[in-house]
Amino acid sequence: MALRACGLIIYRRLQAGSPSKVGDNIEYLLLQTSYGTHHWTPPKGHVDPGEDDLQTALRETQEEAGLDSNQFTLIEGFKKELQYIVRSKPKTVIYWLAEMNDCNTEIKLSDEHQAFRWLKLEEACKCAEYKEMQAAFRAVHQFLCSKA
Ligand SMILES: Nc1nc2c(ncn2[C@@H]2O[C@H](COP(=O)(O)OP(=O)(O)OP(=O)(O)OP(=O)(O)OC[C@H]3O[C@@H](n4cnc5c(=O)[nH]c(N)nc54)[C@H](O)[C@@H]3O)[C@@H](O)[C@H]2O)c(=O)[nH]1
Repeated sequence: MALRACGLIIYRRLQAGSPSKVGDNIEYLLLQTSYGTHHWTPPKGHVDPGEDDLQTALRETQEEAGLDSNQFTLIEGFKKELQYIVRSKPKTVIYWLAEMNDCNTEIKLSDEHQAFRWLKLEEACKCAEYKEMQAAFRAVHQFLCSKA
């Protein structure tokens, strides 16, 4: 059976100064795994039995980044599905989009991650490394800039 995981692409808008370009004040949250190749992804994880996809995304965000749903706002109109192969099996990852209500909110990692970063689009794409995740970040950024 295909693997399935869900998560949130979380961003914050920096308030200081006025950005030279639309979207330049946006930073995305990435977490680095403490296992395997120490890759970076937004908070996400496997769907537990009886859970719906959005519940999984919210639970994983709480567990992996220490963020409760009252600390961010889900952004309507964006949902992105990624597909890639993990250990010879297809994996689907569904991301929703959320904006931090306060850009200074503390991130609290679990044992599954060893570091976090808030990164602008190009840095986030470099850090995320995989083309599927890079395409998701670019799609989010375009979506946010088109609403600005
Ligand atoms: N000790 C150990 N333990 C592990 C390991 N592995 C897992 N655990 C355990 O599992 C639990 C995590 O459970 P959840 O939190 O519920 O789920 P997820 O978050 O879904 O879990 P993953 O981290 O497995 O998921 P992915 O991010 O999808 O990485 C899987 C592979 O795909 C690559 N990859 C990532 N993104 C992309 C992409 O966009 N495109 C492409 N092409 N490839 C991509 C990536 O480089 C990697 O090689 C942990 O607690 C551990 O106990 C491991 O290697 N060693």
